Amino acid sequence: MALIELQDVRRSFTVRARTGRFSRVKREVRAVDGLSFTVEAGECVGYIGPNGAGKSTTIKMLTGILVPSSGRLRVAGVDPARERVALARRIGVVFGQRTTLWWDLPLRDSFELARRIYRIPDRRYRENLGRCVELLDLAGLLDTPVRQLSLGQRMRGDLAAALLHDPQVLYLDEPTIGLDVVSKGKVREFLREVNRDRGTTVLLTTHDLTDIEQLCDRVMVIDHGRVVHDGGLDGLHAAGRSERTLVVDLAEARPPIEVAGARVVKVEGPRQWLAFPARESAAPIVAEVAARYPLVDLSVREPAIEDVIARMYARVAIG
Ligand SMILES: Nc1ncnc2c1ncn2[C@@H]1O[C@H](COP(=O)(O)OP(=O)(O)OP(=O)(O)O)[C@@H](O)[C@H]1O
Repeated sequence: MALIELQDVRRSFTVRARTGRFSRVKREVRAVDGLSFTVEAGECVGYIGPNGAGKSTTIKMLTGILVPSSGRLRVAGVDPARERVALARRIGVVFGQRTTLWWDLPLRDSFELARRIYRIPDRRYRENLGRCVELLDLAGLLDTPVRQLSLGQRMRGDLAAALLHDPQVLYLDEPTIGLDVVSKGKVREFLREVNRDRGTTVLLTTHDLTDIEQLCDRVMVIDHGRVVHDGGLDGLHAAGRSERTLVVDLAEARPPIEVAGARVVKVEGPRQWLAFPARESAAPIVAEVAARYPLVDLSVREPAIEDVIARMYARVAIG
């Protein structure tokens, strides 16, 4: 069953640009320009694209904040802009940059407020709260005012608040932004549980490719308000021929090292950067480097989403 459906959805804005000291011209910006896609129940879909691509405009239309200029849009069978109350019961929203929690109140009170707003039956509320508190490690934080929580703790609180009413669809906008590695891991683990075990449909906007890799089987890339890729992450890597980077700290500075399957793209003193295809395993390259050169440290870096998309375009342009 399709939980999110868009058919030729468009949304334009009229902006006034200054052309001289006293003159202005009206210009139409097509933020979303003919989007059509469906997301089936239980999917976890990455929704990515460069700045200004139209991601936020899409999410705002899906949450009923913005009305489309034209086209058809349904979320869990509901027209978002017309049936906002019905929609609110079916969706949960988490913005990494903003909190929906009450700043001066203990975390517990924000949850209690959600219980009343969504009229969550007592038993379901207790069960859902218990599960979120356990999985998100919130037990020791329930009586802490939200303003005293760290970013990672606050994000875990926001996730719990968004899920207490058992929404069918969860929108996540940069849920791991600014978090340290441990907090990112906890958030991702929780989201995996929510998607796989509870069957909650997830639409995830992020600039962190690892979020997508660890959570999504499908990724949609949008640019200039249109879908330019819809498929697996492998397909995206292949389309962009994207590369990961092995950063090696050698015991001493030396000329570029030679390793099968990778090429040195940068050298700085004893540190060298080796690029290799993102789809290949790093293990044989790491093994060969370790066997042939004295090493101090090494790490693997994922390609940035922007790089993957840029390479995808370069390939399309070349043909
Ligand atoms: N309220 C508005 N008035 C005028 N133009 C707008 C408005 N909202 C968005 N736009 C324009 O629509 C286009 C798409 O913006 P949108 O915020 O949806 O992009 P985005 O993909 O979310 O970008 P980012 O990654 O930077 O958040 C941009 O050109 C933006 O300037």
